[in-house]
Amino acid sequence: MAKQKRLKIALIGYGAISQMLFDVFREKKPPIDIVGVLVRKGRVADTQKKVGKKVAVVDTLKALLKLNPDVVVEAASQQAVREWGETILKKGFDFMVIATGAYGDPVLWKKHLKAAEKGGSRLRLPSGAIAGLDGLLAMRLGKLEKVKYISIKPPHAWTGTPAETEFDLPSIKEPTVIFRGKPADAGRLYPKNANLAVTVALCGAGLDNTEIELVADPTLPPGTNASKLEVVADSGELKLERLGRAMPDNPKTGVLTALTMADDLLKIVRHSDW
Ligand SMILES: NC(=O)C1=CN([C@@H]2O[C@H](COP(=O)(O)OP(=O)(O)OC[C@H]3O[C@@H](n4cnc5c(N)ncnc54)[C@H](O)[C@@H]3O)[C@@H](O)[C@H]2O)C=CC1
Ligand SMILES: O=C([O-])CC(=O)C(=O)O
Repeated sequence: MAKQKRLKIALIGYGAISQMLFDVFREKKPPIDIVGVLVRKGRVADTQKKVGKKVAVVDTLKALLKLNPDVVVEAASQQAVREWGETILKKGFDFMVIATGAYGDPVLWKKHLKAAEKGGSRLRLPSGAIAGLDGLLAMRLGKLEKVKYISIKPPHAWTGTPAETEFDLPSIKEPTVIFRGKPADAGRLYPKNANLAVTVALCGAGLDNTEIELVADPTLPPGTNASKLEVVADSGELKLERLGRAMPDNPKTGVLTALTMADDLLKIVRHSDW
């Protein structure tokens, strides 16, 4: 039997998602090696202690790409996607993006698609916290009549966002819509909370025809966030409701985010989709 080649991945960012990717691969032991992590300047020594000697911790993209990974995985920020995506793809490296809110900018989206075409690389886009976007992707092959995404998080998960100036978050007593509008605005104004607004739009009816609501809900079970996706199409209707566990050290991020990324990477090394 041919010996399977191990997949080399390099991470951008060492926060809640990256740490969970380390945990999943440590536990499941797939033929995947995390060969490097790119962190902000000043964080190298501290991160190196946490990840151990086998993983290179670097603070420039150039040093990360020198490790020659098969996939560069962004688990950092929209800023990282904007700053480095084009170079990564143009140089022929596959790029997995989770801060998808950056693609609320159609110019950046087109630039990255073009860079991937030129570089012979692939932009990998996991479902993220919502999970299950294959239904929407299939339905858009027909005619989509309505796509609505609602993201529901506890009031404290909206701290540090524009919702803070309009609402007194700690005193919210019932589910309250803090934003209603277009996906690109949601992704731009709530970069740590509403990437999925753009993901859903780009998987479905587009940036102009997708309805977005962001909700602060104090009645959610502790440590969770939730979402609803409503699709009406000529092929039928889809209603998806999710109640997800939030990362213990980041209430803005659902655990499922990292798990859909891990599963997409595992798909590359397994011999079937499941
Ligand atoms: N599409 C989706 O379903 C979801 C997307 N996200 C997004 O995923 C990203 C990561 O999430 P978490 O791990 O929970 O965040 P986190 O805040 O726990 O960790 C991100 C880490 O990346 C670092 N970072 C940010 N920009 C960087 C840069 N340019 N260079 C090096 N390091 C950088 C930060 O300092 C931080 O340590 C966030 O942008 C978040 O909004 C989060 C949840 C769901
Ligand atoms: O984890 C979630 O519920 C979704 C999220 O933060 C995002 O879309 O950026």
